[in-house]
Amino acid sequence: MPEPISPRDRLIVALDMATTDEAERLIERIGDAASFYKIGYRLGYAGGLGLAERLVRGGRKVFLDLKLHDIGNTVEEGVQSLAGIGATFLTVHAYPQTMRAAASGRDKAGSGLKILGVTVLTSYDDADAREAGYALSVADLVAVRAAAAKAIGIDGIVCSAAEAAQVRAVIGPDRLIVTPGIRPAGAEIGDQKRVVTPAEAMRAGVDHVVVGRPITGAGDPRDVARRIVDEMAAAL
Ligand SMILES: O=c1ccn([C@@H]2O[C@H](COP(=O)(O)O)[C@@H](O)[C@H]2O)c(=O)[nH]1
Repeated sequence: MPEPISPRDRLIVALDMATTDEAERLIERIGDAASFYKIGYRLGYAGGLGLAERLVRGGRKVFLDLKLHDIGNTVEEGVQSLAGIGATFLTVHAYPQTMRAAASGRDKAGSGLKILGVTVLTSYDDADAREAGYALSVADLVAVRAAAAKAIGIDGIVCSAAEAAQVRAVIGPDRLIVTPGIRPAGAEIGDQKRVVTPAEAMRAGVDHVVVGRPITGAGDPRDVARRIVDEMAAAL
């Protein structure tokens, strides 16, 4: 069975800001209310990989949400380059060829980096999947991709917490489920479509929740982070 995760370590704060200075100021304000930070496109392309190394050196955990997807050789070599940063998680799109290449890069690098397969973005609903050319519903597409991720040996899955129970049945207890699209009750949904509260995510068997704008846009980000952690603790 996997190690128990404390409610605080279950929260991953998305640092979707323009500069590393802004991100560092936010981390300072959040203080010990969170320990795990996600770096995606915006910050990743603006010095975020250097920040990731500094955060790891300072004892924080880092999720590199770079959603790699390319020919196998390029993905494998990209994963090998990223493995040295010391991050905990790295995302790739959950296409079999891409996941195989990422798993191979991880194994060749011999680091503790865990690869997460992004199944279907939480900003997609069934109509968006249809528009993109898929005949399956989002839930079925997530299940197909989760099964492929397990078969290939990927460490975890990114999906909406709305599919977490179904995904858990597919991937078993040892792989991770990480869910963006998390909104505390009453928070603005923005462009997310498959949205779940922190408490519901815990009840559905999610390992980590990713929360960006509800924390980064708050007047008191530390207080919002604390409330989310308390809500998850009460639901576990
Ligand atoms: O399916 C996915 C995969 C990744 N994300 C990322 O998570 C955060 C969510 O931010 P919010 O501000 O809480 O909406 C963001 O960085 C996305 O790139 C996702 O939302 N859905």
